Parts: sequence; structure tokens; C-alpha cells
Amino acid sequence: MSLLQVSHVTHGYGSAIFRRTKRSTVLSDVSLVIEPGQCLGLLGTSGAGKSTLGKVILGLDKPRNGKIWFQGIDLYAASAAERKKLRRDLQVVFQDCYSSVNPKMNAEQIIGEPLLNFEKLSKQEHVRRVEELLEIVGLSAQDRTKYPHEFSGGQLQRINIARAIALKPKLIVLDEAVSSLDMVTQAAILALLSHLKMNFALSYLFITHDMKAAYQISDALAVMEKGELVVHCEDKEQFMRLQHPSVQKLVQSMLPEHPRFRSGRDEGGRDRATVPW
Ligand SMILES: Nc1ncnc2c1ncn2[C@@H]1O[C@H](COP(=O)(O)OP(=O)(O)OP(=O)(O)O)[C@@H](O)[C@H]1O
Repeated sequence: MSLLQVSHVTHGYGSAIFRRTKRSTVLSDVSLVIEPGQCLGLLGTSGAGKSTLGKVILGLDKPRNGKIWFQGIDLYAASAAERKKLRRDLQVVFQDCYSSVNPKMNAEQIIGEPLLNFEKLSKQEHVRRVEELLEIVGLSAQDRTKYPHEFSGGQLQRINIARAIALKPKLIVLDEAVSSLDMVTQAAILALLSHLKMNFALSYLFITHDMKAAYQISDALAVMEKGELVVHCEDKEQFMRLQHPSVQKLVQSMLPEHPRFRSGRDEGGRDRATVPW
């Protein structure tokens, strides 16, 4: 059974006014799957509908049509008890690490919030779990008393990741989660996410416009255009070889500056199926 199955989802915004329907379609008949332990990179230009799909998958925005199956349960038809369980297993990390946290809460309060909501831990156990989570994401136990303004953007995104993994979820929606970070920090956070995925058997929906970042972290890749899923490929190496114009454009966008890697052929005249670095 797939972990997540998005089945023929259509969604839009707007409302019917005086019987005249003024609605825009943002998602058109989107279907995809994410398997346990898999990262699906979801690419597309601005306004393609990626974040809207993320919200629909998170259970935050009921689609007009179609179904979201998460762990075999119809997300929008689930009972209250089922929804509570699904909420634990479905987490999110957004792009803006600063607006994702309450500036008046310290790291312990931020990371510990889901634990307080979902688990009954003693004060001692609670602190120990928070300290452990801080260390898992590459910060130190002493950081628990610090406030958001005392962290860099990269460190704060680590705090957001620690909060997202606190309840040992199955799927994390990473919505442009590394996009606002500088290249070095971005690489470090991508390495952390890959490490966590392997060690905690996590699955990700990695929403991005950055082909290089998507290639680095994903197993499968998909492309959205104007609300439609135009490409969905289970194997990222195979994706790189697709002739679809959107894929070609994305592959070109990630070619390194070095002339050796600019052409589609290597020194021996062989096809470069993938981009080496
Ligand atoms: N709450 C909303 N009300 C009305 N329109 C919305 C709303 N949220 C998004 N949209 C519109 O839906 C379309 C898709 O937006 P969405 O944010 O899902 O795209 P995206 O691919 O994630 O783009 P970006 O990479 O810029 O975030 C856009 O045209 C956007 O203006």
C-alpha cells in the first residue's frame, strides 16, 4: 500500500456570486503516489499549484473533487480519532523559518509544542526529548533556552525540522524548505534531511522550484504546470533523460558553469544521462 495516494484532485479558489460562478481552477485532475521511505520532488514554476497541492495533502484545504488517501484512509472522510492520528503522521516545514515560529517562544517551547499536544510526558522526559531532538538536528541541548532571534536562519530551520519530527511522523511536506537559505546552509540542511529520511524511515514531498536541490534529495520527481501534473517519474535518473520540454528546461537550469558539463555529451562523445558533480 502506498503511504500517500492523491487521486484525481481538482481544486480552485473563488465562490459563486448570484448564481454566476467565478472560480479559478488551481489543481486539475492531479494524481500521484508517495511510497513509504520515498522522497517525491515536486517541481514547477511560480503559481503552478505546488503549495496548494501541499495544503490539500496536509488536510488543510478540502479539494473540490478527488481523494487523498493517507495510510489507506480517506483524509477528508476520516473520523475525528483517525484525523488525530493522521495529524501526528503528517507534518510540514515551510520556507519562511522566521514566520513559522512564535518569536516569544524559546526552542524548548517550539519543539515541545507537538509533544505537549499529543504525548503525556513527565517534565523530565519532555526536556530530555527536546534535548535529544536538538542534537538530532545538529544543535546542542543548551540551545533549548534560546529564542528565535538568537538563531541564524539555518539554525531556525533546524528547529522547525526538530518540531516536525518530534512525533515521529511518516510524511513531511517540505514546502520550499531550503529556498531562502544561502547555498552552504542549503546544502547542510539537505544533508540533514537526507540523513533523517534514512534513519527515521521518513517520506517527503519536497516542493521546490530548484531542480538541483530536488535532484539531490529526491527519489522520484514530478513537474506541475498551470495546475496539472505534467510529469511524474518514479526514478530520478530516468527523469533526467525525459524529452519533455519542461524537464529539459529544468535539467538545463542545473548544469554547472564549468564548460566540461555544459554540453549533453562527454569528452568521449557519449550522452550525459545525468549531471555529475
Ligand atoms: N488562498 C488563495 N486564494 C486565492 N488564490 C490562491 C490562494 N492560494 C493560492 N492561490 C492561487 O493559486 C495559484 C497556485 O498557487 P500556489 O501557491 O499553489 O502555487 P505554487 O506553485 O506553490 O507557486 P509558488 O512557487 O510561487 O509558491 C496561484 O495563481 C495563486 O495566486
